[in-house]
Amino acid sequence: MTKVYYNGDANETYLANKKVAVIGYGSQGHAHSQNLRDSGVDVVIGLRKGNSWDKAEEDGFQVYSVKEAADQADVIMILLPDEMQTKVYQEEIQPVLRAGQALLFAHGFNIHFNQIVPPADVDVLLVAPKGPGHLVRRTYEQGAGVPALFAIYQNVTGEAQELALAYAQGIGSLRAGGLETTFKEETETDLFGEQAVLCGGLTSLVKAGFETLTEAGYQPEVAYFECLHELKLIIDLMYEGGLENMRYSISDTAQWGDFVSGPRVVTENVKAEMKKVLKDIQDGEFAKGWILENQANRPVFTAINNRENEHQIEVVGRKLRAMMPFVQQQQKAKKEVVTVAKN
Ligand SMILES: NC(=O)C1=CN([C@@H]2O[C@H](COP(=O)(O)OP(=O)(O)OC[C@H]3O[C@@H](n4cnc5c(N)ncnc54)[C@H](OP(=O)(O)O)[C@@H]3O)[C@@H](O)[C@H]2O)C=CC1
Ligand SMILES: CC[C@](O)(C(C)=O)C(=O)O
Ligand SMILES: [Mg+2]
Ligand SMILES: [Mg+2]
Repeated sequence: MTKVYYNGDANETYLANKKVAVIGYGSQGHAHSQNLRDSGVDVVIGLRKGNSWDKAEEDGFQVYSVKEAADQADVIMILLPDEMQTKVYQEEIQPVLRAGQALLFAHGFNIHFNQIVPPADVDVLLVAPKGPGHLVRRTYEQGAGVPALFAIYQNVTGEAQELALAYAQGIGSLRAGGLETTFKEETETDLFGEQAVLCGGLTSLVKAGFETLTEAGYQPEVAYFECLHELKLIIDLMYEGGLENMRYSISDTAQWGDFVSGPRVVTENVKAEMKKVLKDIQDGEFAKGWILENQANRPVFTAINNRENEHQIEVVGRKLRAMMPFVQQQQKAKKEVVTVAKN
């Protein structure tokens, strides 16, 4: 069985005399910075002037340009959007990188697909929480945490694993568990998970269910509650106790329907398509497409995003959620669609 690392496995004092520069203050950036600070770590933020800069200052951080932050830190965690990292790294981080510093990532995309090629004299590692940044912060505040993967790409100092574990502990992830992996495994499994299951698979499943019901004449509001709203309640039970716990709580009728109809929807054809998605990731085809899409100012991304936001499930959902004050929008429109060239 794979070793799972918990708090007791990390050297709590490892980061005590070190400065961490968190580059970016978005979903992951704000969570890592605040969790590390609450864990007693000296954190500065690296950004460009703008919304995130103002927010980080409001939250009490010292904010610097990316270059200034990277220059003064022992540990540099890059939490910029993947598609922005190469340019910012080349222009603002690489020129000030010194031997013995550590370069960290929360996703291996740019190292694994050779977009960033770091010098040989710095440690390079990743600490990748397996969950959205806003939950990395929220669970930390609740005394819990989001599990994380860690991987070592270069270990010049011989201390990379100690750093990875101390960092994972600082953001609260070792309360839930840390697993050692490689950049390749993290990158490929993370891309596959978000495309086939967690994001792409799920949104397509939800929309297909909603459309099937509304096209058959059922009320959109009923279809919304059935196919989207209730999903969280079902997932919570799976999160807490796996498929068995969810099936314990639902009716036997639902469980029988789960057994006989689920495989009719997610068929062997779906699995065969998942294998093709995985192959595109492994071959670098997906990465190439995403890099080129950004170089072309994201025409396809923007068009699909606009269309998706106007889907009937979104329109009816906005109205219904406005009537449920307890369903708070925890993260307000995080990302505007960026239409400028990224790399
Ligand atoms: N989102 C998630 O939950 C997860 C993300 N990851 C990984 O974490 C990394 C960060 O992703 P995520 O948190 O989603 O990113 P976000 O898009 O949420 O945050 C981006 C941040 O980068 C800043 N930024 C963008 N461009 C620049 C620039 N040119 N110079 C300086 N700052 C800039 C933004 O500031 P501004 O306001 O100025 O635009 C913002 O603060 C990625 O590698 C991702 O794959 C890993 C696990 C989960
Ligand atoms: C599931 C999407 C994710 O991989 C994540 C939150 O873990 C991401 O890249 O945002
Ligand atoms: Mg992920
Ligand atoms: Mg991801």
